[in-house]
Amino acid sequence: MQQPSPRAPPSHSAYGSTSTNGNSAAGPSNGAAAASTSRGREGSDEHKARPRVLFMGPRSGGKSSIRKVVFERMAPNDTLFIEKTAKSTADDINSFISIQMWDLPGGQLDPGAWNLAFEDMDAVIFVLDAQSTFNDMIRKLAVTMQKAFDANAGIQFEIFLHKIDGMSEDYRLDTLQNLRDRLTEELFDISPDLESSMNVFYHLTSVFDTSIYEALSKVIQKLIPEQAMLERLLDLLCQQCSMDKAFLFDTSSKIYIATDSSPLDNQTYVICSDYIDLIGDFALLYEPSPLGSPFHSRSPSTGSRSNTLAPMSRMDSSAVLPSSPTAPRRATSADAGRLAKGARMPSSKVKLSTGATIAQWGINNNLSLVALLRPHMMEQHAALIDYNVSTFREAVLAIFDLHLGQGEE
Ligand SMILES: Nc1nc2c(ncn2[C@@H]2O[C@H](COP(=O)(O)OP(=O)(O)OP(=O)(O)O)[C@@H](O)[C@H]2O)c(=O)[nH]1
Repeated sequence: MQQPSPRAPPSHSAYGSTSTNGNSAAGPSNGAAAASTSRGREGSDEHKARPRVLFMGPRSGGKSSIRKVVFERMAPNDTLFIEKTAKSTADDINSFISIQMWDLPGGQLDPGAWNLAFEDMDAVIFVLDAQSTFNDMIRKLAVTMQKAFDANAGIQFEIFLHKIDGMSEDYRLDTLQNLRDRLTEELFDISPDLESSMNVFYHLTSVFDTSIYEALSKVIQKLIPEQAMLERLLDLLCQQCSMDKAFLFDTSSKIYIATDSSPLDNQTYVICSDYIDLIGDFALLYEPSPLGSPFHSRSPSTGSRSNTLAPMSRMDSSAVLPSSPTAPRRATSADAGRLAKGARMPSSKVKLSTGATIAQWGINNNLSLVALLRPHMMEQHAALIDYNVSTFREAVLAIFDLHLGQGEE
């Protein structure tokens, strides 16, 4: 692990490529198991430092719709009017995640034809239309996967069985099982070793519900080497503040880059992501934020003067941060500036009919912490919670600073 660099801005991180071994069914990804590949894309070249994701799949599978709904906030119904993609497009998505997306025109499954190299990709997302017959695509898909694997053994394959809205639960699972079996057979036919050495993950998705956000969250989490640390920090925060669930969201896309390790039910995610939407809509009614955040909301009642409050106990975030041979980094002028900002951390909260509270805190311009707190916790321990969140925020910023510091003095 690297030492922090006081010069590095907190909002960009030099992500390395990550991979997990073996096949996996759809399900929570294990960021902790992720390991950096040897490509080592850290360094000052910002372009190279961003995780790169390639969207591929047959014509009209829904690739552009996914990109537009998630990253450009297009209404799902409006995707009906998206024009066919005529050529490969590279999107530099303006969010904390900074994924570069290469959206290949439908039908083309050879990125070489578009001057793209699998070596440069961290993950390939194949989008298949669950409502059409994709059987003839499977052979093509397997051959493309083999090419990609030969070029980059660490590449992640993410298969989105898309447009599952309107299908019964049983039918979805049958279709997914059929796809898995057929693809496994095809890969096995190409080479028996191939299938077992690849990182293949399956997801059921639709732009009409939260499944697409959850699937992309799982994809992105595997590309963030700091994921395990973030999860541990969120665990500590939940424990110290009686939170039932906490998410670290990329504010603009509503992708969560980390959550605590307690089981996640869909309803909780829906409430938390709806809350991000609600805050965003309110923020649009007011002047743009002086911090320039995607949205900036501030509840007068939760002024968040966190570090003036006496702590009951301090969350031990240092236990989670990578150990450093020198003293923990505390007193640079950059830190002072950040702490000053931290004192004005934007936040908001709403009491639900159950008595529980849903609360949101800005971490920086692009990241938000959203948490569900048990009934009456917010009223009784607001100061402690704000203090702990402030400590959490410092730790998150330090984690990403640490990473940016690679290759710098
Ligand atoms: N029912 C349903 N329709 C969807 C979904 N996602 C996209 N679509 C529809 O699928 C059609 C094709 O979507 P596109 O996003 O243009 O597909 P594409 O893969 O980018 O197509 P190309 O431009 O040919 O590469 C549009 O009419 C979308 O409204 C979904 O989750 N469910």
